[in-house]
Amino acid sequence: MSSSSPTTEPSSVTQLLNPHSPLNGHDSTDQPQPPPPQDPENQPKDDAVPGDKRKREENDDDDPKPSVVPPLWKTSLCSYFRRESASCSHGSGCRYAHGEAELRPRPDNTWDPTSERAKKQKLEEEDGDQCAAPDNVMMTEAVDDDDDGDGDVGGLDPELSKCLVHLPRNWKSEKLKDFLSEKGVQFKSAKKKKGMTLGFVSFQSVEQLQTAVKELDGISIGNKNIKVADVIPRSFEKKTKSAMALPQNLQKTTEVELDGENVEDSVVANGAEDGNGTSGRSARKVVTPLAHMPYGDQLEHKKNSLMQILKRLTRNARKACPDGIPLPEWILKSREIGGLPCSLEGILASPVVNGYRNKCEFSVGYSLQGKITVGFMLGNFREGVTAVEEPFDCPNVSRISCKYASVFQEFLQHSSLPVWNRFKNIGFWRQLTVREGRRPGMASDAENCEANIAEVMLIVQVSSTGFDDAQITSDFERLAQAFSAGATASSPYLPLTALVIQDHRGISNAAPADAPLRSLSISKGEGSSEMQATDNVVEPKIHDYISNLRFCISPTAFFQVNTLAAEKLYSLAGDWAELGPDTLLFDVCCGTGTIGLTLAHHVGMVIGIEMNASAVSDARRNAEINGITNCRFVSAKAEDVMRSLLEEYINAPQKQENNVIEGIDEVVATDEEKPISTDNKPNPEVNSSHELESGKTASEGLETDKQELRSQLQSSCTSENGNAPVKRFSNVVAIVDPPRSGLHPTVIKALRTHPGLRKLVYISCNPESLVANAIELCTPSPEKIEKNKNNRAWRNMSSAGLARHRAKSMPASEPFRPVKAMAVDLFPHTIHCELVMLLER
Ligand SMILES: C[S@@+](CC[C@H](N)C(=O)[O-])C[C@H]1O[C@@H](n2cnc3c(N)ncnc32)[C@H](O)[C@@H]1O
Repeated sequence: MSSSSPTTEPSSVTQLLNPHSPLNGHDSTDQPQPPPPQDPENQPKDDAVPGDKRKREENDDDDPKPSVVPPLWKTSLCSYFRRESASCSHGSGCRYAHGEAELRPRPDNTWDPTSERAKKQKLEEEDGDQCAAPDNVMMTEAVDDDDDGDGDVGGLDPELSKCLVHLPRNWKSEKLKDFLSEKGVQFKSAKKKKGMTLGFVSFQSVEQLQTAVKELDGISIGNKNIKVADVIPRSFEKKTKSAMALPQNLQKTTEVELDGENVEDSVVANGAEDGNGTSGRSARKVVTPLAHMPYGDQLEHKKNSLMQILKRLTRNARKACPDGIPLPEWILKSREIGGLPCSLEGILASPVVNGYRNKCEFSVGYSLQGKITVGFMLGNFREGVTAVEEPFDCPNVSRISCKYASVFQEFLQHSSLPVWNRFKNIGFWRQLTVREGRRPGMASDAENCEANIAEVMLIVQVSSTGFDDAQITSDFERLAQAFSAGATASSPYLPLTALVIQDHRGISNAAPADAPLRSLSISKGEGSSEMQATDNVVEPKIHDYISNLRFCISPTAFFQVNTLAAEKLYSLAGDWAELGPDTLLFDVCCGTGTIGLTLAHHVGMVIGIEMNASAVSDARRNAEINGITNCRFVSAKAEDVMRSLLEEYINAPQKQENNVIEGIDEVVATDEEKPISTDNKPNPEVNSSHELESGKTASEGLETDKQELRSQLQSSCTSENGNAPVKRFSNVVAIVDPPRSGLHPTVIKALRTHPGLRKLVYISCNPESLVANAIELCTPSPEKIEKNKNNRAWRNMSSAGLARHRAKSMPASEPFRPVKAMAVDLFPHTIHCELVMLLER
């Protein structure tokens, strides 16, 4: 392998970001490339040739451990380690772990994916019943009413309550009670919610409690060991006294493993350190688990993780390659670049590292001290953690968002309406979302970045069912006043553009796009230059700027949370797409049209496809306000229209059945082709083909769906002048930017099997689904196509395994090949990162 290999020769970007070159003496085939120890003796030689074994250096064994342990030290297994000699040629100074015992967890609490620990962790995750086992449950919400109608009004008196962890998820209260009785455990009340791995038990006496601990702690149900844990009660003061009153062996405050997962377009926390030293959890650790690392190290860490994930593409495509068909060139060449499917060219840093989020979702709940709090949850509800902590220590949240969270928190202390209780699914106030819009221009530091915020939209989620209208109206009026006063009391004044109420009854706070919205008017604050009077606002919106274009954003429309980094992401995608005046650009999953509109001036035409109807109307409006006329936005699920649109616009010889809308046929006919996980919301404009109108047979329903879709396509996809033929383009490119679950299989099939589409830029916020989709796009087709059946067995498969199976049924078509990839960090301090991959054929 040449020393100029793109994966091992760090791009200027990476070098700039992290002076520690990832070059080292190991073959990068099996090794991630963590930053070297700070000990200069252990620095790799600049001229080291990746792939060649590093020559043994004199000081290898002298000072094995660097004085300051770098975050990635020993977090990956050494592929040169030989058990027989119990070492590798680097000796004990090797930065990689020699065996499982030496292995350290990575900064985001994951393990080297090739290690036994990682395999075990994965198995546990796949096993539905398993989840982290907190010893300290932190349930700050009341669970003590007779909410399941069983006559128990048990009460969680902290002195006489315990929580059982690792119970089967499918148990309900009745089953828990039977279990306790079988074990001869006397109790006062026992509560268990289906789906949770824990149950709450209260006792009539300390003796009963002690017997329960003795009888239950450590016993196994299935392959799980039951743990008896404390429940942190609503009042921390009360808890402290109670705990002190309990015998020592009954006080458990063991640290809990963190699970810092957050979703693509909102900060949602599930886990961290309370100020009282009881749990080791904090909102900072949960929401921004990499915040303790210098930013350069964070980037290096993300790049290394992405490399490991990308290698799965090569491995799986190799496995999926049909017998008798030669392996594609890119798989054969992957050996030269450490097993990667293509070069990973580096990682682009975010221009702003702190306070960058333009959208934060704050939960409403109780803190560990029992105070109504607006902030981030310290863990997973399923694990019994409902405690909420204020967001001040999370470096990705802006000062403005923190301020609005405080104003809302203060308001809630005096509201007559209750906060939402996740255990009982009752209550009124649920969540506050703060969305910010910036002025045009670039700001390179957090201070200026905040000064650039010109508009703010506040979205308060409530569940109004069962509450008195007059009381609600009065509280809403006071809420609007509180926000308005909070904005003007702040120095400088906080922008406040719109206040929206979202009414949502569902169990989780993730409301569907069509949940009812209501706009509240905000009085114009005296002397405020920033605030806008928004009386009778029908459609609340804010604006932001990308590449000097103005974007209008509705409350539920997706917009990248880090605007300045998104600008870099889109321009990279545009560069790689090699656009020109004769290019037709498909912007698949286009949201408010950001990608297509920012690239529109480079191409002949843009077709955007998006299922969120408000986002599509934003996109159309955004084209208008920016004077862009060569874009068309289709409001539909991509799986319903992709094939028809490709056929309509691409001048390529294609077997074309007149007016066949294949997406619909496929969705109905092949149930197995559902996406791996479906977070897709129902499309208000195109009916789901699964939902048949009452009284209709399946085929009648299908015919209705097709007709509706045909007329929708006709109105949205024909040329501007009605019946004129659509313009055909010689160069057709698709930029896809799907949600975390990736592209729908029908979309993948449409893109893969249309020969006129030669270039595809895949932008992904979830590299696992990029890899799964790329397996289907890049594996050679089999000579004999297998019919997909027995999809039930697929449920437990990994996304890559599933993709391999789907590849077997891919109709004969030229596969794409991965050309290059680049990471773009939109989420500093978190484990998340965008990944861009260019695919060509
Ligand atoms: C990651 S966002 C990207 C949005 C846009 N490209 C941007 O950068 O602002 C994914 C978008 O896909 C949309 N979406 C999700 N499933 C879809 C589907 N099946 N068909 C079309 N759009 C979909 C979501 O509503 C969301 O706007």
